[in-house]
Amino acid sequence: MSAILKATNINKIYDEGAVSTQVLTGLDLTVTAGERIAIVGTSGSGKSTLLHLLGGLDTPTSGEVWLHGQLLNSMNETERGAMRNKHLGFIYQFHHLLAEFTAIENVAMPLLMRPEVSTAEARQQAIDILNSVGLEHRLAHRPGELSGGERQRVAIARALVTKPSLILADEPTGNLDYDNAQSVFGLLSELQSTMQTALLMVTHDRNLAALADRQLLLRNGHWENY
Ligand SMILES: Nc1ncnc2c1ncn2[C@@H]1O[C@H](COP(=O)(O)OP(=O)(O)OP(=O)(O)O)[C@@H](O)[C@H]1O
Repeated sequence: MSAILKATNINKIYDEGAVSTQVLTGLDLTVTAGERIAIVGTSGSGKSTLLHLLGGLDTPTSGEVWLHGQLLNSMNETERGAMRNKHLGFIYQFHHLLAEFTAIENVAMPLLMRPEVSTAEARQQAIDILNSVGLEHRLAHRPGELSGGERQRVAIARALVTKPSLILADEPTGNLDYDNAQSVFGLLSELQSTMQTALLMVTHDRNLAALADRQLLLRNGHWENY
């Protein structure tokens, strides 16, 4: 299986004046096409920091992050942004949808950043994916008019609309009750499997983690046996 993402010897140190904190230490990780990986670990173990680095939203203090054979940390912000838009989808615990835009407009947004995609095409693709997450009756609703589970479905649709090869998800069901979390995760799994998208998910929920192909435990910034 080919590697979509490869991180080697990742170290992250936050420097705040006199105090410096090493958050990640010598981490390696390879994600191959279509696989589902769950990262678990106690609060403060570095899970979100790692996801940020892997998604090119921040740079490691040392080490390398390769996405589709290209070294992210040698790129400038514009180049990293283009790589994110082309290859990655992001889902967060709190949906990060834009309050003043409808479901369709929120989902179409990543496509509208691509000059080759017309507004009409972006809108149609947004409608198609919103249909596949069961929100055909909520297309013109704004986030404030949707339930928590529905908002998370919109966020999933937005992450998948560009057909990314990898979804980075930080507690994607963390603010939902048990039933909603199961249903939203079920939907996410079904779509990523149909679309052959890999999934790297941070979760506190070991039951959810058990559904992934591979589980990784982060403790104090390094891997431990799960
Ligand atoms: N920008 C920053 N500047 C300084 N320290 C930071 C910064 N971001 C995170 N940290 C510190 O890095 C450590 C790891 O944080 P991180 O958010 O990655 O943990 P986490 O495992 O995702 O925790 P949680 O499960 O609570 O979300 C924490 O001690 C945090 O205070």
